[in-house]
Amino acid sequence: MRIVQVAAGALIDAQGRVLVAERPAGGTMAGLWEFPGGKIEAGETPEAALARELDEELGVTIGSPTPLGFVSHAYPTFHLVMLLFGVREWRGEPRGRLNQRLQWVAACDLAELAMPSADYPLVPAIIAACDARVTLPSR
Ligand SMILES: Nc1nc2c([nH]c(=O)n2[C@@H]2O[C@H](COP(=O)(O)OP(=O)(O)OP(=O)(O)O)[C@@H](O)[C@H]2O)c(=O)[nH]1
Ligand SMILES: [Mg+2]
Repeated sequence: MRIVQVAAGALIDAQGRVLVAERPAGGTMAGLWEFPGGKIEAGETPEAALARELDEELGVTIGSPTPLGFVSHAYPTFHLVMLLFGVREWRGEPRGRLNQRLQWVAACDLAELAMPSADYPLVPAIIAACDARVTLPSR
């Protein structure tokens, strides 16, 4: 079974909304709303992969990402291991650089979106992160 390792990011804005991107028509899982990100390359850290993918897909330069959770999910043709990071700081206005549609969604509405099936288990952690009033000090 092919194992695909992905780093993805939930951009969280000041209103506790999360950015999702539509997968393009014609490709795998077309029309579903996903967290921007992509495959981790050989020798690349998850954080570096995330920063590269969010630049390529959204045109933003991210600050330090926070781990939110992961999924290990069996799709029919591959096994996905996806690390999801919360991103609260970035430079640039996110835009769909690959012509993908973007939308900001209240965290509590995420589960109503049509998403890849691997993504749903991550929703509670995202809601918790969006609700969090406490910011941990950096060490
Ligand atoms: N970025 C991202 N990928 C996800 C999510 N959920 C999910 O199952 N995936 C899967 O993880 C893989 C992401 O890698 P990718 O972004 O490089 O994939 P892709 O299909 O766009 O590119 P590819 O044509 O190179 O396979 C895809 O197989 C995608 O279907 C998600 O929320 N965000
Ligand atoms: Mg991608």
